[in-house]
Amino acid sequence: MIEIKDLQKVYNGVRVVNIPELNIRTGETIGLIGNNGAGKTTLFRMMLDLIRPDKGVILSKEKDVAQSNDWKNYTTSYLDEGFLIDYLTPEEYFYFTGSLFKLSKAHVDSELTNYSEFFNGEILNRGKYIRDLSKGNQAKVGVVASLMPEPELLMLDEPFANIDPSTQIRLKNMVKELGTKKRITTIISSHDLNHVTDVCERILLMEKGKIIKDIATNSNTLKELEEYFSVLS
Ligand SMILES: Nc1ncnc2c1ncn2[C@@H]1O[C@H](COP(=O)(O)OP(=O)(O)OP(=O)(O)O)[C@@H](O)[C@H]1O
Repeated sequence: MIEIKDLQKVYNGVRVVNIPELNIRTGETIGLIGNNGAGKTTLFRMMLDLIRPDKGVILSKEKDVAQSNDWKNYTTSYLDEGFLIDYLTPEEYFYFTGSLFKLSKAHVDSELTNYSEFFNGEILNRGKYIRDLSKGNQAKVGVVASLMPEPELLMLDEPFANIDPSTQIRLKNMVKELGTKKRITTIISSHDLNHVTDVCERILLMEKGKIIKDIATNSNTLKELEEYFSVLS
């Protein structure tokens, strides 16, 4: 589904992303990990054509994301609260993002009933604007808005950050279900090695812009990654 070829992004003379080749197959659940500054968000931003590479290309279903708009019809993402429209209420935001995928208001209302545990009574029917929600609740709004349309490609940047442990577990189950039942191609960045090895079938480890490990998750992966990060510390 995604092909990356000779991708490079340079800031202040430093190559912060440098990926000669990467293929992500349809239906894969990818965990993107790496220490602060490794290049994960920069890679996401290029995949979403929010910034342009200095070199190379990202193809989504064989079309360059910087040249074609087709990917926007089947891709959703949540990178950070800057993606939200914070003068809207959560409901208004869900209706708006749903409408981009041609989901009716009635459909969105019915889908939202599936998320009542996840929202824990703090998001819907509170008459609050998104700007007045806590950081964790803002993240929940962004994540649910990206899950609801059941896209073909889902990208989440650190979705477990800022949310409480119960919600993290619920989110893991939601993502697993989407991956197994719907075969949605999912890319999740996270600093939580436990979560990412639990949810993702393939792990990409970034360091200084490069993908230095590409692992099919197995029972040893968590240990292997913990050892890798402990040596660095
Ligand atoms: N707009 C920018 N201008 C200059 N440097 C930038 C810019 N955006 C990112 N960088 C640099 O690129 C590198 C990679 O940053 P990026 O945010 O992609 O890392 P990350 O892996 O997502 O880190 P984190 O885990 O901290 O979120 C960092 O050194 C960062 O300072």
